[in-house]
Formats: sequence, structure tokens, C-alpha cells
Amino acid sequence: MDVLVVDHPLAKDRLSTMRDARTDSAAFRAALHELTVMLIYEATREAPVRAERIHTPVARTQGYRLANPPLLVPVLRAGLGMADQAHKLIPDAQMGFVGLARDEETLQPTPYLESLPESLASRPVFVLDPMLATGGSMVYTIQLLAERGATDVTAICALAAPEGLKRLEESGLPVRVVTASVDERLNDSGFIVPGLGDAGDRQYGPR
Ligand SMILES: O=P(O)(O)OC[C@H]1O[C@H](OP(=O)(O)OP(=O)(O)O)[C@H](O)[C@@H]1O
Ligand SMILES: O=c1cc[nH]c(=O)[nH]1
Ligand SMILES: [Mg+2]
Repeated sequence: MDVLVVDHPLAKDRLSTMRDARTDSAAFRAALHELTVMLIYEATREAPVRAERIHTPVARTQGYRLANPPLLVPVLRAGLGMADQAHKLIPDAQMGFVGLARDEETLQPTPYLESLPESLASRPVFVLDPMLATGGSMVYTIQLLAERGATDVTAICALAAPEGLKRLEESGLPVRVVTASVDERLNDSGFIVPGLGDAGDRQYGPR
């Protein structure tokens, strides 16, 4: 499985703001917005483009547009904090939604929302979720996408745990990962260490 770690100094800076327990909700959301821009920028580096003729004020030249904009799929709640920024960078993208809440005891994802196009064959998909911990939520989401024919999925995460990456790889699902960090491990409660805490709670308050 292809894992791209975006370890640019500016990505490290925003991630450090998110990790810091003193960062309040507004500053956390702002840092996630800015980090999302960097992650999407790197995730689209190899994206195919189509050429079009354009006129500058001075001359005719070749312009380029994304040939096949991805479907953006934020995983609620925490992934909502990435959706607007991703959409600003790729304004032609369509958006689907998945809502999952991880059970604190079993660590299993409980689905509560699914709003996705019927067919995803030959469409790239970007799943937006800041946290890849056990990988249960991401595997669940990509299974939904694969059932609709998706074969080209990118998981865009602020943080990933080695356990989640392993689970994703072992799932055999068609996915690559773009993340700002692969952290050390999960703790006994399934939280990423050192991590940043609960990404949903830190943006929106406790559930
Ligand atoms: O890899 P996993 O072990 O499945 O954990 C990761 C999931 O946990 C968080 O969501 P959470 O269930 O806390 O919901 P929230 O975004 O509403 O807070 C996070 O945003 C992921 O979706
Ligand atoms: O560390 C973690 C693990 C899962 N979900 C979070 O929001 N944080
Ligand atoms: Mg949460």
C-alpha cells in the first residue's frame, strides 16, 4: 500500500498546533483547514490533467485543468473540518458523506449517515478523515465505496497509527494513504499516541 507522509515544515507546524492540548477549538479548526490544503495539494500531485487553449492578456497558450476531479467524502464528524478546504482547492469536485461514531468500548464504527452516488466506477475518491487509528472507520468507509465500484481511493488523514495502516493494507482494498504523520502506536483506549486527542471533540465539543 502506498503511504505518502507529507512532512513539509509547514505541515509539521500546523500539526503541532493541533497536537498541543492548549490549542482551543477555533485554532484547532484553523490549523486543520490549513493542513488539509497541504495534504490535498500533495494528494493531487500526480493527478491527470486535460489541456485547454486559453488566452492570456498577452498571448494564446496551453492551460491545464484536473481531468477527473475526485469525489470528496468527509467522514463525519471530524472529517467535516477538512471538507470546505478540499472543496475550495477542487471546486468541480462532487461530495458524498459518511457519518460514523466509534463505540468507546468496542472501538467498532457505528454508521449513522450514508449519502453517496450510486456508481463510483472510474472515479477517483478522496476520503477525508483526520484520524486513522484502528482503521475500522476507514475500512468501513472504503468498503462502502468499493461496493459502488470505486477502485481508486485516497485516504487523506492528518495522523495515522501503524496499527490502522496495517489493517488497511491487510483489507486488500484499493487505497493509498496521504498523511502528515505516522505516529507511534495506539493506547489501550484506541487513541493515537502521541496523537492529538479526539479530533471530533476538539473541533465541535464532546458528544
Ligand atoms: O480508526 P478508528 O479506530 O476507526 O478511529 C478513527 C475514527 O475516530 C474518529 O471519529 P469518532 O468515531 O470519534 O467520531 P467523531 O468524528 O464524531 O468524533 C475519527 O474521526 C475517525 O473517524
Ligand atoms: O486518537 C484518536 C483515535 C480515534 N479518533 C480520534 O479522534 N482520535
Ligand atoms: Mg470523535
